[in-house]
Amino acid sequence: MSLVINKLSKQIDQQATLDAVSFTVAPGQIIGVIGRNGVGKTTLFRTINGQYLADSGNITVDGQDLARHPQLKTELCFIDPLANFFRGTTISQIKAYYQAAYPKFDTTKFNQLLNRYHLTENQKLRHFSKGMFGLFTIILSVATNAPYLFLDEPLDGLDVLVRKNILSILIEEVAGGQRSILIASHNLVELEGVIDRALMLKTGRIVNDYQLEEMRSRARKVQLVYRDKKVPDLLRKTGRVVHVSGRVIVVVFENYTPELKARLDTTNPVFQEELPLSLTDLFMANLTDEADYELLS
Ligand SMILES: Nc1ncnc2c1ncn2[C@@H]1O[C@H](COP(=O)(O)OP(=O)(O)OP(=O)(O)O)[C@@H](O)[C@H]1O
Repeated sequence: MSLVINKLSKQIDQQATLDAVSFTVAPGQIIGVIGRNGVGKTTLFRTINGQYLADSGNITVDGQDLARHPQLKTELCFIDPLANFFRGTTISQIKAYYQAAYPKFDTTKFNQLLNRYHLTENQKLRHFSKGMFGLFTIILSVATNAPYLFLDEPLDGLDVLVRKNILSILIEEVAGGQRSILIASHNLVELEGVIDRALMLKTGRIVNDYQLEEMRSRARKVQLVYRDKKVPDLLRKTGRVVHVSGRVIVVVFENYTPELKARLDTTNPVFQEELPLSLTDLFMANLTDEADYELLS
């Protein structure tokens, strides 16, 4: 079972919004799609899910081309946060629509989740707050039983308790090993510990594809303090400087080996400490530019 995105490209207004994006989704994973504002995360979800037509590239589900086998669309679920056509309908009308569209729709699960969050079937979506609408779209996505779920900023606007609940629902959903969830989000702190893999998008391209557990075992964030304010060349050559504050420099090294540590010692830091590496550090190391560092320094 797999979903393969193969060299997907999309131009919008002559701009390459997606540029030959390729990746494979295996079952049982939660994947974070991470990138700065406007890099193309939503466009990627919309193009994979057929809301936008790709200019080139293709998508296969278990080896079959999605464009040639439209029935395979029931294997994917993406509810666009801007889906305004829902607004005038009631929960029960939407349920009927999704039951018809998704043959494996799990009505029991849907009803249980509605009850858990005190939502009732006769409620109209236009009365929902932003957070309630977000919560409802997650319940609906989960209930489709589609193996591949795409959630765009699913935690946006939800209060802390609901966010935690949602994340545990999502973890439960993938635990069976049959489903995968892709989450586009800026909320790196909350994604930490939830996602297994991070796809980092920059100007429409995937620039990093990290298996986080493996990444954490070989990468380190190191804080170094020097006598003067000059950043040694070795740091820039072997790692990504993510913070400079006076004589204190913080660097992310993706391959922190004993040999590299020995080379760092030769730069004579007056203090050196290994710090835990977070998703935010990986974001800073890969998706920020020199100009951003100046702002942060
Ligand atoms: N329908 C559209 N019409 C015009 N431009 C569009 C459209 N959809 C996307 N774009 C442009 O494509 C680029 C990528 O937008 P997209 O919404 O995919 O980014 P994003 O990574 O999801 O951003 P954010 O993190 O801010 O939600 C932006 O420059 C955006 O203006």
